[in-house]
Amino acid sequence: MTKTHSLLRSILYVPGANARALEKSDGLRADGIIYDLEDAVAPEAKGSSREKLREHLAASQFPGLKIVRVNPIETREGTEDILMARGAGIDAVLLPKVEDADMLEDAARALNEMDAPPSLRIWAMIETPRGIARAEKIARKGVRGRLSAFVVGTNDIRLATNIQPDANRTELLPWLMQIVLAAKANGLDVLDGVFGDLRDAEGLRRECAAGRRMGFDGKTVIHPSQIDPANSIFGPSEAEIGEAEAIVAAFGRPDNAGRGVIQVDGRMIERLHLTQARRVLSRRDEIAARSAETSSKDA
Ligand SMILES: CC(C)(COP(=O)(O)OP(=O)(O)OC[C@H]1O[C@@H](n2cnc3c(N)ncnc32)[C@H](O)[C@@H]1OP(=O)(O)O)[C@@H](O)C(=O)NCCC(=O)NCCSC(=O)C[C@H](O)C(=O)O
Ligand SMILES: [Mg+2]
Repeated sequence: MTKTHSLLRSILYVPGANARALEKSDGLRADGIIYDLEDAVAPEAKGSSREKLREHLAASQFPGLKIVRVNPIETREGTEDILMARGAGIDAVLLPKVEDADMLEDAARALNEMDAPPSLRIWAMIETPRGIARAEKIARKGVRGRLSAFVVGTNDIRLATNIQPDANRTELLPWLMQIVLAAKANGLDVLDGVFGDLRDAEGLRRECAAGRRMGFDGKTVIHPSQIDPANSIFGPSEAEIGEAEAIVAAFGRPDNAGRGVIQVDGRMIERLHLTQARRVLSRRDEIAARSAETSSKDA
């Protein structure tokens, strides 16, 4: 499926039960919002949260991606969530704890039966041992339908496995890389898990930087204060933009016309680097357009 949005630097979870957070989220500079009807909502508040969210989405002016995390679709709450999401003008439905491709097929079938527009994607949370073990198969089969992104759930991974990773997530890295590889092999976007310590700004930056080096497209965040760090680390740096401009300019010179490989600032540069450089500049332009669109109301 063709992607319609490419900015995924920061994707903010907003609990569907929290009216104040919903109201505030409209003015935040996140690239996307996951409106959560699953883990952040207590069982007795599921129905009222869904109704609150329906009203909020009908009036929302948020300019980025809108995603609704639904309850497991085999439950009554999940079916009601999907029905609400289908008519809410959102970009994607996020399915929790996806463990096999059948779960995606069931969700896609439900959306098709509800005549959901083809532009409504499915995102899948990979957050259980089975989900990680089968990530490639889930991605390969899922892209034939509506699947367009994986979202890592590190809290549930910890819960299900008892893994106790260090501050650099050393012990988690093989599983995270397995999810990233499965996504990239199948053209999916992939988002890193949340960083839970709201007081540790340095730790958040370190984890965002590590996630970017690993190939994640962005970070899921839980608080407005985490948006700017994620945006800045997952966006191209000034140095990357400068390098990209130099590469585009060098290939544009008449003496380099038709050459496959050239030297720029002492480095070998091939046409694949030109493709990469154009991508960086297009992201820069998209970020500038996005900033112009969004007012600055972050906490
Ligand atoms: C963690 C929080 C409960 C903290 O909330 P609070 O105590 O209200 O924080 P502050 O007082 O610092 O908030 C300052 C203002 O910002 C607003 N706010 C806070 N969080 C959000 C938010 N997520 N979106 C929008 N606005 C937010 C407050 O309302 C304050 O506003 P104001 O009144 O104007 O001052 C809270 O941050 C929170 O609930 N975060 C999201 C939690 C969540 O959704 N969790 C579930 C997903 S995480 C997960 O489990 C991923 C995966 O499944 C896994 O397994 O890993
Ligand atoms: Mg989870």
